[in-house]
Amino acid sequence: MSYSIPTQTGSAAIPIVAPTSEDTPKNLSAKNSTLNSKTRTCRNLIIHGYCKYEGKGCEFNHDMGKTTSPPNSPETSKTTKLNVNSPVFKPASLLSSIPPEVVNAPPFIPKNNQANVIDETPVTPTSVPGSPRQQLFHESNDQDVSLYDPTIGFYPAQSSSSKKLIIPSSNASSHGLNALANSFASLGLDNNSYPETTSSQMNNTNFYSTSHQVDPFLYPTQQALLPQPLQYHLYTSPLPHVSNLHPHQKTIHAFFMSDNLREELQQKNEETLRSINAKDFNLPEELHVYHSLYPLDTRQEKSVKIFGYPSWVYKSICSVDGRVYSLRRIEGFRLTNEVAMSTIKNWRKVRHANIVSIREAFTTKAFGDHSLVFVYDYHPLSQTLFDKHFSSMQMSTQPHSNISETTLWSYIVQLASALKTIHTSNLAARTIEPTKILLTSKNRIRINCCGILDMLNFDGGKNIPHYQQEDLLNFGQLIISLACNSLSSVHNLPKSIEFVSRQYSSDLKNVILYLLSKPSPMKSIDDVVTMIGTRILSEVNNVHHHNDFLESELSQELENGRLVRLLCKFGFINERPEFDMDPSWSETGDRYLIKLFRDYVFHQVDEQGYPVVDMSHVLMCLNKLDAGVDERITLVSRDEQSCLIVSYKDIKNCIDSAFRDLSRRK
Ligand SMILES: Nc1ncnc2c1ncn2[C@@H]1O[C@H](COP(=O)(O)OP(=O)(O)OP(=O)(O)O)[C@@H](O)[C@H]1O
Repeated sequence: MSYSIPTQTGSAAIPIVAPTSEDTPKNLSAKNSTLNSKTRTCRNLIIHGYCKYEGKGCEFNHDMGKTTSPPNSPETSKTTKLNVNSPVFKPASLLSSIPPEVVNAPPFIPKNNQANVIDETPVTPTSVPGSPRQQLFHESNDQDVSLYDPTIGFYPAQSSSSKKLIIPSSNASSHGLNALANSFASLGLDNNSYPETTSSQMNNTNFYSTSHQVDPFLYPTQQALLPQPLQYHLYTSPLPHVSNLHPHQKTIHAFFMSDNLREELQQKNEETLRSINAKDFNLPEELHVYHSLYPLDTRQEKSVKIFGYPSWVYKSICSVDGRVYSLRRIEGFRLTNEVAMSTIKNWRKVRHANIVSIREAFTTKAFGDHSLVFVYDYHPLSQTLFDKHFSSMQMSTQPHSNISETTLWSYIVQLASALKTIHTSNLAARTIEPTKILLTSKNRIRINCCGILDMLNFDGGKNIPHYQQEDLLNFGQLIISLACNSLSSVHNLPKSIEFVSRQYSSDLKNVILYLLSKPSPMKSIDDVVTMIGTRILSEVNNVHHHNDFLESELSQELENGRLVRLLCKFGFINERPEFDMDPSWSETGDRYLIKLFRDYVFHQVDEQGYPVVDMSHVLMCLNKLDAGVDERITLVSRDEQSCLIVSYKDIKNCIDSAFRDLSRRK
């Protein structure tokens, strides 16, 4: 834990002073010769509330409202409990009685924290709780802007040489971003992604900077309430010398899902749970049946290229089913034709693994304008294909990295499959465009925003065949842009095709040429599916492999679920003396055996008396117990007076019967 010490002099605050040897009666009496000790209030009294040398040599004044008894005196023990009659705490009156010497005493700095003291500018007195001015966060230096990455949230700039708190500028847009960043910071979720952020920074209350700050130094017990950064890597990877194990030996990793998968799932869960204070962003607190809006698109500049209107995306919770959805708001759109709403009905029937499913659409004035809102399934931590492959950051970090042919084929197969379903349903996607295709996990894509243009430009569906041809053209343009790693490749097709034929297989070039060919009634997604048949087979194969992988990971966790259930039973049974009005319930019969077994599993000590902390021993015992094997073990009581030889099967029966006892209704 690190914290700052206010350095201003003349402060009204009472600096806390470390008790020193000067407080001994001997030294105190020495000082009495120079100061009029009789009139000075005893410092121990001010700091600790009592003086243990009162009446034993301490000559300072102890007459301060007569609350000077030591805590363990009978008098204190009578009054330590607060009740309604307790006097109201009035710090002001206490302060007024503090002599200047005490006020100016040096502040107490715990030794082991001195190195971590952060130079923080105190919060200005003008900041009101919850006001933007109070939303503070760390920066590495005055010039740096704090970093914000939409995929992982806010993280402080990584230089730690001079940590300062800064007040965000009053600029509206930066306030919005800072408030968002701040809310992420308050979650403290970024420790793992950025290990440079030290735990001391993490625990600094200002790092969390909520409007209800609690100083853990003043309120140590409150610290547990502060959100702690999630540690993804709870287990280290196996060391090289333990990887050549015998077939019957296992490392701890063999019992849990892989770290990467666990981390990915945990990050998605965190992302799903993130929230902000809607008021800070001028967002409605409720929108139809949705609440807890959280902005997903952090791009400040709004493009109207796709829909003709600016659009905004929010994560939100539905109060009807409690699930999280993605809301896309079309700003400033006034629905004039109610029949247009019916287009959503057809889209709601489309269910495909590569299409973001739409749930409903509604109009609202909650944003202070006429907006149309579309509700889609939410896919945490998703990225658009544009962000993944064409964003300026991506281009600058990987200037020459061409997308692999395998990935391209995977995209082609997924898009072709989605378009086949859409076109067969007599609909057109109309959003085959890099910013409207989401990458929801590795190489897994979904067409987003389906149905929006059908409603915005409602034409009764008479132009569907035309839009379907456009889908195929856009499909070809997307693939060639990805292959050439440039969005402008569509403006110079001969050169781009030449590049593709040099870099990729002729199959790929042929598909692109077909998709980019002139629209005609004969051109259809069915032909594309026929052309890519063999690639579909390998994609199916890959999907099955991945499925096998996930299934085996799941089966490992499945075992853990079984063990957790066992541990829960243990927890219910052990240390329950009051059950059945029998104080010896857990000390006799079956329960005593279970208690000894608990000691055998968890509380063993080695020859030196040190605890044996061996997870594999625990897992082995619990697995044998769950299976109820006949193997016998020796259970010894803690006083070593009794010794029982029992099989796992016996113990399992005991646990079952004790648990039945407990769960049986009276
Ligand atoms: N259904 C969804 N589930 C989860 N996140 C989504 C969903 N739809 C969009 N997003 C998130 O919102 C971000 C912005 O989406 P959007 O379609 O506005 O892209 P954009 O690049 O900002 O396009 P535009 O310039 O048209 O606004 C995406 O990067 C994605 O992270």
